[in-house]
Amino acid sequence: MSISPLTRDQVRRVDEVAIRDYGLLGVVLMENAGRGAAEIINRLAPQGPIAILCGKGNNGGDGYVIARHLELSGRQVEIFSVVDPRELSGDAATNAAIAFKAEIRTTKINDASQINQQSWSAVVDCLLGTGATGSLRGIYAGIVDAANSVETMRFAIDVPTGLDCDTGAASIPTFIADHTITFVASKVGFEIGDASTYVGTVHEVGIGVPAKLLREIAKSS
Ligand SMILES: NC(=O)C1=CN([C@@H]2O[C@H](COP(=O)(O)OP(=O)(O)OC[C@H]3O[C@@H](n4cnc5c(N)ncnc54)[C@H](OP(=O)(O)O)[C@@H]3O)[C@@H](O)[C@H]2O)[C@@H](O)CC1
Ligand SMILES: [K+]
Repeated sequence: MSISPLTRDQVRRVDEVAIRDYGLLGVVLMENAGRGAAEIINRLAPQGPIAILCGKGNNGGDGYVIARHLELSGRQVEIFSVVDPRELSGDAATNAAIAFKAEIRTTKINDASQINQQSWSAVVDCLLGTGATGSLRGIYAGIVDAANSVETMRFAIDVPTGLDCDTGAASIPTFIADHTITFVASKVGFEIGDASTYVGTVHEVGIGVPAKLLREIAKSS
């Protein structure tokens, strides 16, 4: 089911209501999101190693799911995490723990230049999603700069890090994606101003929430 672009509040309400009122588990939604994203990346990314950049929230959690499914598809992956994965919480922690047990190569980023130390066929931005507010803080800006400087195919997960998904305003820097794989529906900010420079081709991935909920959210403002 395809629906019109949503605001940050609307799409976050989809997750919240699906979990609270429908009894879907957050970890199931994350699995659907990450698996759907991995299928698109596997289809589009050239052969070669893939770097997956993970932030400290659930957008980062998606990255651990994506890594697991890409590895299952025969891809070589390496996760780069902004935090020690043991500091994660909730569904992101669950998926990071699975990746750890599965011995998926994971490096904590101490210096953004670590990302540029080898060539990648694709770089996947799971740094920040709909939970991002304001200009990039801490090491995030340096990581986005480093990712933008790599000659590779760039995928943004849910939202390119640095882009405001409601206004389309781009902070400096903002991840410059060739493809944005976004969950539930596109976001209103992707169609405003210069946002298209950052989102590239937009792919929508359903996360398994019921059509009834989507119809209700689409009617709300
Ligand atoms: N069940 C679900 O809900 C599902 C969710 N899904 C996925 O989750 C994503 C939303 O996850 P989320 O809410 O955890 O937020 P997310 O974007 O990862 O960032 C939060 C972290 O960012 C930080 N931070 C914020 N602004 C910042 C800045 N400017 N610069 C630097 N840091 C900044 C902030 O840190 P703090 O400010 O608290 O220190 C906080 O730790 C969504 O986009 C989708 O991908 C899917 O799996 C489907 C199911
Ligand atoms: K992202």
